[in-house]
Amino acid sequence: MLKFELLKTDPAEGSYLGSHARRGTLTLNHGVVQTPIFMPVGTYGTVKGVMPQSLHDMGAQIILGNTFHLWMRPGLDVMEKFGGLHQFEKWDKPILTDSGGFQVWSLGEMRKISEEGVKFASPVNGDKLFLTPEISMQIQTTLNSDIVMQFDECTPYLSVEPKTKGLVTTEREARSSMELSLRWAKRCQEEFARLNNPNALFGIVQGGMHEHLRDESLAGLEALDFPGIAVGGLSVGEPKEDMMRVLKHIGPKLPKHKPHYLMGVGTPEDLIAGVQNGIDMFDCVMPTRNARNGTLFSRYGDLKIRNARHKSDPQPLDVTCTCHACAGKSGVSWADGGRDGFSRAYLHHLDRCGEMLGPMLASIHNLHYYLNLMQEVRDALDAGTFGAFVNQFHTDRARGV
Ligand SMILES: CNc1nc2c(CCNCC3CCCCC3)c3nc(N)[nH]c(=O)c3cc2[nH]1
Ligand SMILES: [Zn+2]
Repeated sequence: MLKFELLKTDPAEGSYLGSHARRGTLTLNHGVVQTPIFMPVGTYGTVKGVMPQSLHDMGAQIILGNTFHLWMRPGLDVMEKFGGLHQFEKWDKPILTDSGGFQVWSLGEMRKISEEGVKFASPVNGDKLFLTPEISMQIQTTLNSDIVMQFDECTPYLSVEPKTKGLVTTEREARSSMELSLRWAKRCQEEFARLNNPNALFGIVQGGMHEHLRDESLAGLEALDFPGIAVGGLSVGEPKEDMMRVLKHIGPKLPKHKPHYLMGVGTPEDLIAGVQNGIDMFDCVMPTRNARNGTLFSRYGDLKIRNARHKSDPQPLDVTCTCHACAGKSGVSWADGGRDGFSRAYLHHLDRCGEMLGPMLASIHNLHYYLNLMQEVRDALDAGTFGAFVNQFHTDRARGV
């Protein structure tokens, strides 16, 4: 089941801001989600290094699960036994699962694509495996995720065909890939219905960096009337200006009364640009992945905790942050008078010693930063001050930490 209610569009819509920002609520089987929203990524049934309770505390409303990895390990027999992913990973709010197409694609060479599906060797034990639109639907039905993504082919930015390998994907290659994903979208919808899955199936717009192919992909998906639409095939190594060009073209054209999900994006600046172009939902591994390699986000810019300048700095990562790392149990930011969190010196020390608490606190902080950023976006849209918010966001981020 899915119900999307569009509460507000940005009053500046169509103005010089060209803002297509929207405020909405998404009602799913496991709960209600306020949009725009950032969705933390849980690859192996866990958001790496973060307890479910911490995710609740920082305001996570929906997280991602990974069809491909969970199918490999622990396998569908275990998932069946638990009645799905919610019971297995003890997450009682909504879950979105990707279809596995992108994950197989990321395996690179070890795969063979045909009309039927994708053949590849398991990265876990080398077994020969076959993933098809139907099998992807069966796996996601077993996982019982609230939002199921269609099995698609994420059109690469650089061609992987033997004769044109490494060159930018041609219009012809992008067209054939987009049309394959459209045929797979229909097969997913038919299998999803046959399985009587009570959740929501999203279609994924492809078309590479070609606006007219993006339009054709969207038209094809609209004809199938999915309850939600995602934009795929971006953040795949293309130059930022290409991503923005495609986003600005297709975002505002997505069906107004359905939720819009931009897959695998992105930096804080990308999220703001996405919201301005009509995107409601985002996922990205950056908050947790960057945390593990010591890059920390803050209102005033990014920070490399390994840098010697933090060696004896008593300040928190971000004085305005209310996460457990910066504001501790008090939850009151330093800017508001709290003095309870961990210092940059301590986090620098943990990083230098390779202590596991380092990436754990950094992950909590980075996820909280992304979730809080979207909370501030929702508040600004509710208040009708989104334009001013965006200006302040960019000014602050340029200040430096
Ligand atoms: C990082 N850039 C990017 N990601 C893309 C993704 C993956 C989005 N994230 C899913 C999570 C990844 C970690 C495990 C849990 C699921 C894409 N997925 C699909 N199906 N199609 C894309 O075109 C597609 C395109 C993408 N571009
Ligand atoms: Zn923090």
